[in-house]
Amino acid sequence: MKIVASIQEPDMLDMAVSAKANFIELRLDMMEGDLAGTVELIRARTVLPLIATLRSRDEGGRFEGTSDDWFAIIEPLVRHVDLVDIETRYREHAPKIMSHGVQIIASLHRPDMPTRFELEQIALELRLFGDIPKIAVGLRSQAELLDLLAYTSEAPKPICVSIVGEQFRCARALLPLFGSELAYCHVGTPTARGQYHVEELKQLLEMLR
Ligand SMILES: O=C1C[C@@](O)(C(=O)O)C[C@@H](O)[C@@H]1O
Repeated sequence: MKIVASIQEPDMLDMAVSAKANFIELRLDMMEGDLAGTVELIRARTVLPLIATLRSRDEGGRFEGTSDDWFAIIEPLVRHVDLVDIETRYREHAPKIMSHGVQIIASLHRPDMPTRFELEQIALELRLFGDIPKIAVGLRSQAELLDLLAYTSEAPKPICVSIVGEQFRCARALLPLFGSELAYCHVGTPTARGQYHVEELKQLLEMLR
């Protein structure tokens, strides 16, 4: 299991490194300016694996361009990162991105809790174009939380399962214990509601294990 420090400003890199995150996610949809140049500079400052994420507005981010716009932003910086997060809507570009030798996190975010069958179908679809499927869902009851934990425990690995929103944020500490490969955290400014700080999650996992 890897703890990912999700950052939206290059200045947060040092805090991510000192918090001893395993991976660093660069939320490119929250950054300004020459993104390829920024990512190249970040690459030169850390050996930690870097995840490039350009999150669409529909799935909780700020990017509003077309699929081709997405590729035009990502392609010039792929050589500086280790993994690229690709939403289903951008899947057409996955083979070209993968040809650069990076791993693909194939992601889907939705505000509700799918059925077990739907979760299995979503994961199968994500595995068609990515190395690690990532499914983030919205929970509305303890029963749905238990269903998500059971699904995560029984799903083929690797898989990343997370939640959307503040409700049932304890799931962020439990899902890694049930087999989720990546746990997304912040190092001062959350990139999504409900995130724990890297150090908080480390302490929680230490106590819960
Ligand atoms: O998909 C995810 C998970 C996330 O949305 C979260 O809820 O922690 C944070 C995003 O930066 C990341 O790409």
